[in-house]
Amino acid sequence: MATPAAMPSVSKPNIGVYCNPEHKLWVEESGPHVEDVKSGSLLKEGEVTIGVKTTGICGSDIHFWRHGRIGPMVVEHDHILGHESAGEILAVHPSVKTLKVGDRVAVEPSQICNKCEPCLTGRYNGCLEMQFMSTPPVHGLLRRYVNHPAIWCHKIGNMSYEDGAMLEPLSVSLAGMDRAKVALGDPVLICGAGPIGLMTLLCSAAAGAEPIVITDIDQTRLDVAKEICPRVRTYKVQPGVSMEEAGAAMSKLAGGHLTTALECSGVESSINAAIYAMKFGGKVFVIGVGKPEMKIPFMRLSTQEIDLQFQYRYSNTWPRAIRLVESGVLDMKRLVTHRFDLENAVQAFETSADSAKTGAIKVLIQSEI
Ligand SMILES: NC(=O)c1ccc[n+]([C@@H]2O[C@H](COP(=O)([O-])OP(=O)(O)OC[C@H]3O[C@@H](n4cnc5c(N)ncnc54)[C@H](O)[C@@H]3O)[C@@H](O)[C@H]2O)c1
Ligand SMILES: OC[C@H](O)C(O)[C@@H](O)CO
Ligand SMILES: [Zn+2]
Ligand SMILES: [Zn+2]
Repeated sequence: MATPAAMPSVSKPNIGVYCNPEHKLWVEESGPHVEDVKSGSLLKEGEVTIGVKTTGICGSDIHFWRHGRIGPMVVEHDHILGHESAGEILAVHPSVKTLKVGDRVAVEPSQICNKCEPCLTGRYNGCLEMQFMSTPPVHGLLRRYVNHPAIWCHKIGNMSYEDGAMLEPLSVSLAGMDRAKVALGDPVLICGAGPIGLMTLLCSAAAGAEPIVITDIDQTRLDVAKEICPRVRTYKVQPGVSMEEAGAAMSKLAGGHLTTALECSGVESSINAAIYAMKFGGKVFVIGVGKPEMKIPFMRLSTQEIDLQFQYRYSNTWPRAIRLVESGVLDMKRLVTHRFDLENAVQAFETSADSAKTGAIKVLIQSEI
Protein backbone atom coordinates (compact mmCIF):
# COMPACT_ATOMS: atom_id res chain seq x y z
CA MET A 1 0.00 0.00 0.00
CA ALA A 2 1.09 3.58 -0.65
CA THR A 3 1.14 6.39 1.89
CA PRO A 4 -2.17 8.08 0.96
CA ALA A 5 -2.11 10.50 3.89
CA ALA A 6 0.62 12.59 2.33
CA MET A 7 -0.49 12.25 -1.27
CA PRO A 8 -1.38 15.51 -3.06
CA SER A 9 -4.94 15.57 -4.37
CA VAL A 10 -5.00 13.41 -7.46
CA SER A 11 -8.18 13.55 -9.50
CA LYS A 12 -7.54 13.69 -13.23
CA PRO A 13 -7.82 10.47 -15.24
CA ASN A 14 -4.61 8.91 -16.49
CA ILE A 15 -4.07 9.43 -20.22
CA GLY A 16 -1.20 8.31 -22.41
CA VAL A 17 0.21 8.95 -25.90
CA TYR A 18 -0.09 5.85 -28.07
CA CYS A 19 1.08 4.79 -31.50
CA ASN A 20 0.37 1.53 -33.34
CA PRO A 21 1.71 -0.55 -36.25
CA GLU A 22 -0.61 1.38 -38.62
CA HIS A 23 1.29 4.60 -37.76
CA LYS A 24 -1.62 6.15 -35.91
CA LEU A 25 -0.91 8.45 -32.98
CA TRP A 26 -3.50 9.31 -30.36
CA VAL A 27 -4.15 10.23 -26.72
CA GLU A 28 -6.33 7.87 -24.71
CA GLU A 29 -7.02 6.68 -21.19
CA SER A 30 -4.21 4.51 -19.84
CA GLY A 31 -2.97 2.80 -16.69
CA PRO A 32 -2.47 2.99 -13.79
CA HIS A 33 -5.99 4.33 -13.24
CA VAL A 34 -6.45 7.26 -10.93
CA GLU A 35 -8.26 5.12 -8.32
CA ASP A 36 -5.30 2.72 -8.23
CA VAL A 37 -2.92 5.66 -7.91
CA LYS A 38 -4.93 6.95 -4.95
CA SER A 39 -5.05 3.57 -3.20
CA GLY A 40 -1.49 2.59 -4.11
CA SER A 41 -2.80 -0.94 -4.63
CA LEU A 42 -0.79 -1.61 -7.81
CA LEU A 43 2.57 -0.54 -6.41
CA LYS A 44 5.05 -3.41 -6.27
CA GLU A 45 7.95 -3.66 -3.85
CA GLY A 46 10.50 -0.94 -4.58
CA GLU A 47 8.12 1.11 -6.72
CA VAL A 48 6.80 4.66 -6.59
CA THR A 49 4.07 6.46 -8.50
CA ILE A 50 5.27 9.49 -10.43
CA GLY A 51 3.01 12.33 -11.50
CA VAL A 52 4.78 13.03 -14.77
CA LYS A 53 5.08 16.79 -15.30
CA THR A 54 7.29 17.17 -18.38
CA THR A 55 8.36 14.78 -21.13
CA GLY A 56 10.52 15.54 -24.15
CA ILE A 57 9.86 14.04 -27.57
CA CYS A 58 12.86 12.08 -28.86
CA GLY A 59 13.60 11.29 -32.50
CA SER A 60 13.08 7.62 -31.63
CA ASP A 61 9.48 8.38 -30.53
CA ILE A 62 8.90 9.94 -33.96
CA HIS A 63 10.50 6.91 -35.58
CA PHE A 64 8.33 4.38 -33.73
CA TRP A 65 5.25 6.40 -34.75
CA ARG A 66 6.16 7.12 -38.38
CA HIS A 67 8.16 4.01 -39.32
CA GLY A 68 6.90 1.50 -36.74
CA ARG A 69 10.38 0.29 -35.90
CA ILE A 70 14.01 1.09 -35.18
CA GLY A 71 16.03 -1.85 -36.49
CA PRO A 72 14.90 -4.93 -34.55
CA MET A 73 12.65 -2.90 -32.19
CA VAL A 74 9.20 -3.16 -33.74
CA VAL A 75 5.82 -1.65 -32.74
CA GLU A 76 3.50 -4.67 -32.81
CA HIS A 77 0.62 -3.46 -30.62
CA ASP A 78 -0.82 -0.23 -29.26
CA HIS A 79 2.26 1.32 -27.70
CA ILE A 80 2.88 4.22 -25.28
CA LEU A 81 5.79 6.51 -26.25
CA GLY A 82 8.15 8.75 -24.23
CA HIS A 83 11.34 8.26 -22.22
CA GLU A 84 12.53 11.78 -21.35
CA SER A 85 10.56 12.66 -18.21
CA ALA A 86 10.55 14.38 -14.85
CA GLY A 87 7.80 14.63 -12.28
CA GLU A 88 6.63 14.55 -8.68
CA ILE A 89 6.42 11.49 -6.42
CA LEU A 90 2.74 10.86 -5.64
CA ALA A 91 2.98 7.58 -3.73
CA VAL A 92 5.62 5.20 -2.45
CA HIS A 93 5.51 1.51 -1.61
CA PRO A 94 6.34 1.01 2.10
CA SER A 95 9.55 -0.79 1.12
CA VAL A 96 10.92 2.42 -0.46
CA LYS A 97 13.07 4.39 1.99
CA THR A 98 14.91 6.71 -0.40
CA LEU A 99 11.99 8.75 -1.74
CA LYS A 100 8.94 10.39 -0.23
CA VAL A 101 5.73 11.87 -1.54
CA GLY A 102 6.39 15.32 -2.96
CA ASP A 103 9.98 14.64 -4.06
CA ARG A 104 10.85 16.06 -7.46
CA VAL A 105 12.58 13.50 -9.68
CA ALA A 106 13.96 12.85 -13.14
CA VAL A 107 13.15 9.41 -14.47
CA GLU A 108 15.77 7.06 -15.85
CA PRO A 109 13.84 4.85 -18.31
CA SER A 110 16.05 1.76 -18.06
CA GLN A 111 14.94 -1.24 -16.02
CA ILE A 112 17.59 -3.92 -15.67
CA CYS A 113 18.02 -7.45 -14.31
CA ASN A 114 20.91 -6.68 -11.96
CA LYS A 115 22.20 -10.22 -12.54
CA CYS A 116 23.89 -10.39 -15.94
CA GLU A 117 27.52 -9.54 -16.66
CA PRO A 118 26.90 -6.01 -18.08
CA CYS A 119 24.75 -5.21 -15.04
CA LEU A 120 27.29 -6.54 -12.57
CA THR A 121 30.18 -4.75 -14.25
CA GLY A 122 28.49 -1.34 -14.27
CA ARG A 123 27.63 -1.12 -17.98
CA TYR A 124 23.97 -1.83 -17.45
CA ASN A 125 22.96 -0.29 -20.79
CA GLY A 126 24.07 -3.68 -22.11
CA CYS A 127 21.71 -5.60 -19.78
CA LEU A 128 20.67 -8.84 -21.44
CA GLU A 129 17.13 -8.35 -20.14
CA MET A 130 16.86 -4.59 -20.58
CA GLN A 131 13.35 -3.20 -20.35
CA PHE A 132 13.73 0.28 -21.80
CA MET A 133 10.59 2.34 -21.45
CA SER A 134 9.11 3.36 -24.83
CA THR A 135 11.09 0.72 -26.72
CA PRO A 136 8.50 -1.91 -27.74
CA PRO A 137 7.10 -3.92 -26.09
CA VAL A 138 7.75 -1.81 -22.94
CA HIS A 139 5.35 1.13 -22.61
CA GLY A 140 6.82 4.59 -22.22
CA LEU A 141 6.45 7.53 -19.85
CA LEU A 142 4.13 9.79 -21.85
CA ARG A 143 1.34 9.45 -19.32
CA ARG A 144 0.00 11.46 -16.40
CA TYR A 145 0.83 8.77 -13.82
CA VAL A 146 3.48 6.04 -14.05
CA ASN A 147 4.62 3.38 -11.57
CA HIS A 148 8.39 2.97 -11.71
CA PRO A 149 11.20 1.51 -9.53
CA ALA A 150 12.43 4.10 -7.02
CA ILE A 151 16.08 3.34 -7.90
CA TRP A 152 15.47 4.85 -11.34
CA CYS A 153 14.03 8.09 -10.00
CA HIS A 154 16.77 10.67 -9.41
CA LYS A 155 16.04 13.57 -7.07
CA ILE A 156 16.42 16.93 -8.84
CA GLY A 157 15.94 19.33 -5.92
CA ASN A 158 14.77 22.70 -7.18
CA MET A 159 15.71 22.11 -10.81
CA SER A 160 12.84 22.80 -13.21
CA TYR A 161 10.92 19.79 -14.50
CA GLU A 162 11.95 20.90 -18.01
CA ASP A 163 15.63 20.60 -17.15
CA GLY A 164 14.81 17.34 -15.35
CA ALA A 165 13.33 15.89 -18.54
CA MET A 166 16.34 17.08 -20.56
CA LEU A 167 18.66 15.01 -18.36
CA GLU A 168 17.84 12.02 -20.58
CA PRO A 169 19.21 13.42 -23.87
CA LEU A 170 22.02 14.97 -21.82
CA SER A 171 22.78 11.46 -20.54
CA VAL A 172 23.20 10.26 -24.13
CA SER A 173 25.80 12.98 -24.77
CA LEU A 174 27.57 12.42 -21.45
CA ALA A 175 27.90 8.71 -22.14
CA GLY A 176 29.44 9.58 -25.51
CA MET A 177 31.78 12.19 -24.03
CA ASP A 178 32.94 9.73 -21.43
CA ARG A 179 33.78 6.88 -23.80
CA ALA A 180 35.11 9.16 -26.57
CA LYS A 181 37.41 10.68 -23.91
CA VAL A 182 37.12 14.29 -25.11
CA ALA A 183 39.67 16.39 -23.18
CA LEU A 184 40.70 20.02 -22.74
CA GLY A 185 42.04 21.41 -26.01
CA ASP A 186 40.90 18.49 -28.16
CA PRO A 187 39.88 19.50 -31.70
CA VAL A 188 36.38 18.06 -32.06
CA LEU A 189 33.95 17.58 -34.93
CA ILE A 190 30.24 17.19 -34.13
CA CYS A 191 28.11 15.89 -37.00
CA GLY A 192 24.42 16.83 -36.87
CA ALA A 193 23.00 19.75 -34.87
CA GLY A 194 19.77 18.17 -33.65
CA PRO A 195 19.02 17.94 -29.93
CA ILE A 196 21.74 15.33 -29.38
CA GLY A 197 24.33 17.19 -31.49
CA LEU A 198 23.57 20.50 -29.76
CA MET A 199 23.68 18.83 -26.34
CA THR A 200 27.02 17.31 -27.33
CA LEU A 201 28.17 20.77 -28.37
CA LEU A 202 27.32 22.13 -24.91
CA CYS A 203 29.23 19.24 -23.35
CA SER A 204 32.25 19.61 -25.66
CA ALA A 205 32.41 23.35 -25.00
CA ALA A 206 32.19 22.74 -21.23
CA ALA A 207 34.94 20.10 -21.51
CA GLY A 208 37.20 22.68 -23.17
CA ALA A 209 37.36 21.16 -26.64
CA GLU A 210 38.90 23.62 -29.12
CA PRO A 211 38.38 24.11 -31.97
CA ILE A 212 34.87 22.70 -32.32
CA VAL A 213 33.27 22.25 -35.74
CA ILE A 214 29.60 21.34 -36.06
CA THR A 215 27.84 20.23 -39.25
CA ASP A 216 24.25 19.98 -40.45
CA ILE A 217 22.20 20.24 -43.62
CA ASP A 218 19.89 22.72 -41.86
CA GLN A 219 21.18 26.29 -41.51
CA THR A 220 18.66 27.15 -38.75
CA ARG A 221 20.12 24.45 -36.51
CA LEU A 222 23.66 25.66 -37.26
CA ASP A 223 22.53 29.16 -36.24
CA VAL A 224 21.31 27.77 -32.90
CA ALA A 225 24.71 26.08 -32.48
CA LYS A 226 26.40 29.46 -32.94
CA GLU A 227 24.01 31.04 -30.45
CA ILE A 228 24.73 28.52 -27.69
CA CYS A 229 28.47 28.37 -28.41
CA PRO A 230 29.72 31.49 -30.25
CA ARG A 231 33.20 29.98 -30.78
CA VAL A 232 31.89 26.96 -32.70
CA ARG A 233 32.73 26.78 -36.41
CA THR A 234 29.79 25.69 -38.56
CA TYR A 235 29.79 23.64 -41.75
CA LYS A 236 26.66 23.37 -43.87
CA VAL A 237 26.56 20.00 -45.61
CA GLN A 238 25.58 20.45 -49.29
CA PRO A 239 23.99 17.77 -51.45
CA GLY A 240 26.25 16.20 -54.06
CA VAL A 241 29.54 16.92 -52.25
CA SER A 242 31.63 13.76 -51.91
CA MET A 243 32.66 12.37 -48.52
CA GLU A 244 36.30 13.11 -49.34
CA GLU A 245 35.56 16.76 -50.22
CA ALA A 246 33.22 17.28 -47.25
CA GLY A 247 35.72 15.71 -44.85
CA ALA A 248 38.55 17.85 -46.21
CA ALA A 249 36.45 21.00 -45.85
CA MET A 250 35.58 20.12 -42.22
CA SER A 251 39.24 19.45 -41.47
CA LYS A 252 40.27 22.75 -43.07
CA LEU A 253 37.78 24.65 -40.91
CA ALA A 254 39.62 23.27 -37.86
CA GLY A 255 43.09 24.06 -39.22
CA GLY A 256 43.70 20.43 -40.19
CA HIS A 257 43.74 19.19 -36.60
CA LEU A 258 40.55 17.18 -36.05
CA THR A 259 41.19 14.10 -33.91
CA THR A 260 37.72 13.22 -32.60
CA ALA A 261 34.35 13.18 -34.31
CA LEU A 262 31.16 12.83 -32.29
CA GLU A 263 28.69 11.69 -34.91
CA CYS A 264 25.13 12.68 -33.96
CA SER A 265 23.10 12.12 -37.14
CA GLY A 266 23.40 8.40 -37.85
CA VAL A 267 23.46 9.22 -41.59
CA GLU A 268 25.89 7.15 -43.68
CA SER A 269 27.30 10.07 -45.71
CA SER A 270 27.88 12.04 -42.51
CA ILE A 271 29.74 9.17 -40.82
CA ASN A 272 31.88 8.77 -43.91
CA ALA A 273 32.65 12.49 -44.19
CA ALA A 274 33.70 12.39 -40.51
CA ILE A 275 36.07 9.52 -41.31
CA TYR A 276 37.68 11.66 -44.02
CA ALA A 277 37.87 14.67 -41.70
CA MET A 278 40.06 12.89 -39.12
CA LYS A 279 43.83 13.11 -38.83
CA PHE A 280 45.93 9.92 -38.72
CA GLY A 281 45.09 8.10 -35.48
CA GLY A 282 41.78 9.93 -34.95
CA LYS A 283 38.49 8.55 -33.73
CA VAL A 284 34.97 8.64 -35.13
CA PHE A 285 32.60 8.05 -32.26
CA VAL A 286 29.07 7.33 -33.45
CA ILE A 287 26.15 8.28 -31.21
CA GLY A 288 23.61 8.52 -34.04
CA VAL A 289 21.66 5.44 -35.01
CA GLY A 290 20.67 4.67 -38.58
CA LYS A 291 20.22 2.00 -41.21
CA PRO A 292 20.84 -1.64 -40.20
CA GLU A 293 23.72 -1.86 -42.68
CA MET A 294 26.03 0.83 -44.07
CA LYS A 295 28.96 1.11 -46.44
CA ILE A 296 32.07 2.62 -44.86
CA PRO A 297 35.49 3.59 -46.34
CA PHE A 298 37.27 0.62 -44.85
CA MET A 299 40.72 1.30 -46.27
CA ARG A 300 40.64 4.94 -45.17
CA LEU A 301 39.98 3.72 -41.64
CA SER A 302 42.73 1.14 -41.98
CA THR A 303 45.51 3.22 -43.51
CA GLN A 304 44.80 6.19 -41.23
CA GLU A 305 44.40 4.02 -38.09
CA ILE A 306 41.08 5.71 -37.37
CA ASP A 307 39.05 4.12 -34.57
CA LEU A 308 35.34 3.68 -35.21
CA GLN A 309 33.42 3.42 -31.95
CA PHE A 310 29.77 3.43 -30.90
CA GLN A 311 27.54 4.38 -27.99
CA TYR A 312 24.16 2.92 -27.12
CA ARG A 313 22.17 4.70 -24.40
CA TYR A 314 24.00 5.21 -21.10
CA SER A 315 24.76 4.02 -17.61
CA ASN A 316 25.43 5.93 -14.39
CA THR A 317 24.97 9.34 -16.03
CA TRP A 318 22.12 10.97 -14.06
CA PRO A 319 24.13 12.00 -10.97
CA ARG A 320 26.73 13.65 -13.20
CA ALA A 321 24.04 15.27 -15.38
CA ILE A 322 22.28 16.68 -12.30
CA ARG A 323 25.51 18.21 -10.98
CA LEU A 324 26.26 19.84 -14.33
CA VAL A 325 22.82 21.40 -14.66
CA GLU A 326 22.34 22.38 -10.98
CA SER A 327 25.69 24.13 -10.93
CA GLY A 328 25.02 26.02 -14.16
CA VAL A 329 27.96 24.40 -15.97
CA LEU A 330 25.44 23.44 -18.67
CA ASP A 331 22.47 25.57 -19.68
CA MET A 332 20.13 23.54 -21.90
CA LYS A 333 17.22 25.99 -21.99
CA ARG A 334 17.80 27.28 -25.54
CA LEU A 335 17.26 23.76 -26.88
CA VAL A 336 13.60 23.83 -25.85
CA THR A 337 11.60 25.45 -28.64
CA HIS A 338 8.00 24.27 -28.13
CA ARG A 339 5.70 23.23 -25.28
CA PHE A 340 2.31 21.48 -25.48
CA ASP A 341 -0.17 20.07 -23.00
CA LEU A 342 -0.50 16.28 -22.78
CA GLU A 343 -4.00 16.52 -24.26
CA ASN A 344 -2.44 18.14 -27.38
CA ALA A 345 0.33 15.58 -27.78
CA VAL A 346 -0.55 14.83 -31.41
CA GLN A 347 0.15 18.45 -32.33
CA ALA A 348 3.39 18.26 -30.32
CA PHE A 349 4.53 15.22 -32.33
CA GLU A 350 3.61 16.86 -35.64
CA THR A 351 5.61 19.95 -34.66
CA SER A 352 8.61 17.85 -33.68
CA ALA A 353 8.45 15.71 -36.82
CA ASP A 354 8.32 18.75 -39.12
CA SER A 355 11.35 20.53 -37.64
CA ALA A 356 12.51 21.96 -40.98
CA LYS A 357 9.26 23.96 -41.14
CA THR A 358 8.59 24.58 -37.44
CA GLY A 359 12.18 25.21 -36.30
CA ALA A 360 11.59 22.71 -33.52
CA ILE A 361 14.55 21.38 -31.60
CA LYS A 362 13.23 19.91 -28.35
CA VAL A 363 9.44 19.75 -28.02
CA LEU A 364 8.17 19.23 -24.47
CA ILE A 365 4.82 17.84 -23.34
CA GLN A 366 3.51 19.04 -20.00
CA SER A 367 0.83 17.50 -17.81
CA GLU A 368 -1.15 18.69 -14.83
CA ILE A 369 -1.86 16.17 -12.09
N1 LIG B 1 23.09 6.02 -29.30
C1 LIG B 1 22.05 6.34 -28.53
O1 LIG B 1 21.87 5.81 -27.45
C2 LIG B 1 21.11 7.37 -28.99
C3 LIG B 1 20.23 7.97 -28.09
C4 LIG B 1 19.39 9.00 -28.56
C5 LIG B 1 19.42 9.36 -29.89
N2 LIG B 1 20.25 8.70 -30.73
C6 LIG B 1 20.35 9.02 -32.14
O2 LIG B 1 21.15 10.19 -32.27
C7 LIG B 1 20.82 10.85 -33.49
C8 LIG B 1 20.53 12.31 -33.19
O3 LIG B 1 19.37 12.46 -32.41
P1 LIG B 1 18.54 13.81 -32.50
O4 LIG B 1 17.44 13.70 -31.54
O5 LIG B 1 19.46 14.98 -32.40
O6 LIG B 1 17.98 13.65 -33.99
P2 LIG B 1 17.67 14.69 -35.14
O7 LIG B 1 17.15 13.90 -36.28
O8 LIG B 1 16.86 15.82 -34.62
O9 LIG B 1 19.10 15.30 -35.51
C9 LIG B 1 19.91 14.82 -36.52
C10 LIG B 1 20.50 16.01 -37.24
O10 LIG B 1 21.35 15.53 -38.25
C11 LIG B 1 21.20 16.36 -39.37
N3 LIG B 1 21.70 15.69 -40.57
C12 LIG B 1 21.03 14.92 -41.47
N4 LIG B 1 21.84 14.54 -42.45
C13 LIG B 1 23.05 15.06 -42.17
C14 LIG B 1 24.32 15.02 -42.83
N5 LIG B 1 24.48 14.35 -43.97
N6 LIG B 1 25.35 15.67 -42.26
C15 LIG B 1 25.20 16.35 -41.10
N7 LIG B 1 24.01 16.45 -40.46
C16 LIG B 1 22.97 15.80 -40.98
C17 LIG B 1 19.72 16.66 -39.40
O11 LIG B 1 19.43 17.80 -40.19
C18 LIG B 1 19.43 16.86 -37.92
O12 LIG B 1 19.55 18.21 -37.52
C19 LIG B 1 19.64 10.08 -34.06
O13 LIG B 1 20.13 9.13 -34.97
C20 LIG B 1 19.07 9.39 -32.85
O14 LIG B 1 18.30 8.27 -33.18
C21 LIG B 1 21.10 7.74 -30.31
O1 LIG C 1 17.45 8.14 -25.72
C1 LIG C 1 17.37 6.76 -25.86
C2 LIG C 1 17.11 6.39 -27.28
O2 LIG C 1 16.20 7.22 -27.90
C3 LIG C 1 16.68 4.95 -27.41
O3 LIG C 1 17.69 4.13 -27.05
C4 LIG C 1 16.22 4.63 -28.81
O4 LIG C 1 17.15 5.14 -29.74
C5 LIG C 1 15.98 3.18 -29.08
O5 LIG C 1 15.22 2.59 -28.12
ZN1 LIG D 1 15.83 9.07 -26.80
ZN1 LIG E 1 21.20 -7.32 -16.63
